[in-house]
Amino acid sequence: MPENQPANLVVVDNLRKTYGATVAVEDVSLTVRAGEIFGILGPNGAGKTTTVESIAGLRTPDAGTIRVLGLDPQRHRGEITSLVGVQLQASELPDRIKAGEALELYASFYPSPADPADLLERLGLTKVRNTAFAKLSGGQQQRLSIALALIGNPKIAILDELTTGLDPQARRDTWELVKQIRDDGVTIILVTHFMAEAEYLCDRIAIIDGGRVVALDTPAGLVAGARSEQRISFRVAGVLEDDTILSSLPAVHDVRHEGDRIVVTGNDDLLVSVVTELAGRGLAPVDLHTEQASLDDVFLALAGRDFEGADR
Ligand SMILES: Nc1ncnc2c1ncn2[C@@H]1O[C@H](COP(=O)(O)OP(=O)(O)OP(=O)(O)O)[C@@H](O)[C@H]1O
Repeated sequence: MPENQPANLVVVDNLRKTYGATVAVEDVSLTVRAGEIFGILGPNGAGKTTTVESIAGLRTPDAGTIRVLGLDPQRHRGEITSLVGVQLQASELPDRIKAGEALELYASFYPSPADPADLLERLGLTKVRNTAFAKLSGGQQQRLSIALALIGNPKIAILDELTTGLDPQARRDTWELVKQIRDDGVTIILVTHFMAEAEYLCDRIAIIDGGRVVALDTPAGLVAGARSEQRISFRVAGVLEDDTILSSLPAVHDVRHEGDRIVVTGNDDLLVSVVTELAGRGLAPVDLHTEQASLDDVFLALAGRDFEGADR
């Protein structure tokens, strides 16, 4: 990190933004640290895009303050455009523009752009540089939109729903690319409504719901805070005649049957205590799974509804 670069590249305090009667962002505060992949996760309509567009200076807040490397994005639009690269939505590029031309064109807008040929190479687009945008595959279009976010040599790249519509392999490839970009020194703000994407990629995540930050932590911190319960599931070789054998154990909170499997939840001692009890009765758990809490559980705990159900 250069000496004059602050540890917090982006500081948002009490951001509020309305569109007529619609409150898009009610009250959002967050900081993005230099060198991290910062996730903004939330269901459709939560206010994610409005938040990042405000950081990029593309929206005028109704209230609150935003500082990007100490600058107000509204008052320093020129500098912010160079400092913050924003991934274009695919629909914003003309169908017939060639991949290489698009990069050359966007490079011409910046005072010290990256070399378009280098970027094409890094993003695996060299062989399609003369291919029209509309003829590129979904993954190639997405990589081009990432290249366009990076062409101005920004300090911060905002990537919004970058893997929507991609097949699993292209999504994985894009994830690796995002990590490389971070490793090259670009701080990344990643907007997503995919839990798995946020969990895999992000150093820290702000979960936004209804225009507010409802949680902000590392993925592991969010998960640890959400559920202290353990869950195991297994089949029994032999006959478990009575559930109370398990439900009466102090470590066990709940025993359920799902098909031929038994699902038991309880505290930290759950696994040892259930296995020991079964073994004492000559029963062996088979095909035993221990289940980790996920970001879905975090959202459920915070919002009282599940994440997919929250999507409109
Ligand atoms: N330009 C606009 N004019 C009017 N309403 C808007 C505008 N942009 C966003 N909204 C509304 O503001 C709310 C928040 O939208 P925003 O796009 O910020 O959310 P989001 O979390 O990014 O959702 P999505 O994933 O669907 O883009 C939504 O109700 C949306 O309909």
